[in-house]
Amino acid sequence: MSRPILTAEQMRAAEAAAIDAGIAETVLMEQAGRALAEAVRLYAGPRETLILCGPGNNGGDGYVAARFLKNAGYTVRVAALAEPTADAAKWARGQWDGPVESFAAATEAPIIIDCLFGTGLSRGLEPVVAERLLLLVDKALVAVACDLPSGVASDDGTLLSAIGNYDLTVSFGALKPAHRLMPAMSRMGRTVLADIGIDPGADWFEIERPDLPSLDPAGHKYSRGLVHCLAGQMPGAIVLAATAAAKSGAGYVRVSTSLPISGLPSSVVQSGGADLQDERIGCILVGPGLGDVPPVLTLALTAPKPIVIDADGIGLVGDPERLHGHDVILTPHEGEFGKLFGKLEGSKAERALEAARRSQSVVVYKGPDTLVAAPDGRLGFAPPAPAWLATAGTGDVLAGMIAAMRARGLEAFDAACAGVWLHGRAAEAAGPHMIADDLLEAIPSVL
Ligand SMILES: NC(=O)C1=CN([C@@H]2O[C@H](COP(=O)(O)OP(=O)(O)OC[C@H]3O[C@@H](n4cnc5c(N)ncnc54)[C@H](O)[C@@H]3O)[C@@H](O)[C@H]2O)[C@H](O)CC1
Ligand SMILES: [K+]
Repeated sequence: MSRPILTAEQMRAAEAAAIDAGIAETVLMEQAGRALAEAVRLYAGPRETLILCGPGNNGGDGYVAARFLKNAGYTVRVAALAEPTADAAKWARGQWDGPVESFAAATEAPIIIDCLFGTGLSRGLEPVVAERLLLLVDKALVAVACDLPSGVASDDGTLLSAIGNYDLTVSFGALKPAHRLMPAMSRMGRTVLADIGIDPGADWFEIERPDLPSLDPAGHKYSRGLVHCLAGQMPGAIVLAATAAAKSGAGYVRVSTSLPISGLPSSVVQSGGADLQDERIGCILVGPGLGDVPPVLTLALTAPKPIVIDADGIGLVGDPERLHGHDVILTPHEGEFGKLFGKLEGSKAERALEAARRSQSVVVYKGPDTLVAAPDGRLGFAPPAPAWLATAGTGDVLAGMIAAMRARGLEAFDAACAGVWLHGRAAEAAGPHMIADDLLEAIPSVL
């Protein structure tokens, strides 16, 4: 089951709905604090623990966790930034029977649990608070964030204050966009989601292992999916993309090229012509190594077929509305995105959805935080992928993987999510010194 992702406002609405359905806010808080304590026991082990409590419900979770950890035999200290202002937090504070130190005087501890601020953070931390928190987190053996590291903007992943690196982040009910958007994503450590009994019902979610169509014993190479690639001026890119499509399980990969291309697997068919009306085609791939050849994109768009437009192909689209009525998956990186869609407002999540709406296409908005957006509002957030993916040709490989998933019968949004997820795992399998060619060899091991 994919982990749901909600903005702070959506989270508050889900919590309010649960409260309307009869689940008291203190029960939600008790569930959250218990889950936080359980995660600390599981991932951090029995060490002296300092819990930093803020004035709101994030702090409330901390008082509840303190009680559970103390009952589990932990040596627990609680330091408060301020007395609780929220009702549920006041209740939780009242349930804590131990002393409460002042945050300003709190001394370091092996385990730090940051319960200062969560989704209610509305501005940067006071500098003196940010500084002290940073010191306590840096000195800790294990730094744990309650819901979010304090200082992170929950909806767009920006850092409103300088924050440290956490080992564990425990979130409740649903992940927040910040858990899967840079730069915040890189500070979370292991991100754990606890069910506290609310129904998130989200259109936004974290992409997880795809459910790939099984092979039909009575099938043949065409039913496994034919990917037709259109080569351009730089053949190396299409070699990576076509090979990736073949390695990703497409039954037949064909490359239209005016000149023979060396380096393609012999199973990939090269042809001089480009009969795109061939009804056996499952997906067309255009763009890798295309160069500035607009007619090739125009040709691709004449075919009534699913199409992946990548790299140079994106630069040739012109007006996103040109893609309306077609079945397109776009795979832009930041620069290609800006060139096609111009300057859009909002978080990366909102920009991805706006682009999908304008182009009426599935948009794979690549980066260290890759998003997959559909015109109907679905938004997939990729789990963290290795930084070593930032090397030439890995985008060509991704385009080929997505085209194969599309040709194998996944609908466009699912095919894009599948390709993105598998691409990240293949990079993990290939290891830190990989180049795009090594990524190809790793694909079969993750399918
Ligand atoms: N609501 C529920 O049923 C549950 C909430 N959970 C936890 O609650 C937090 C969200 O709590 P909230 O009270 O809305 O806000 P915070 O605790 O994040 O912030 C506290 C409070 O602080 C003020 N404030 C905001 N920014 C600053 C700042 N830079 N400096 C000083 N003060 C600031 C503002 O007034 C805030 O209201 C959520 O993250 C969960 O941890 C549980 O999940 C259980 C259910
Ligand atoms: K926090």
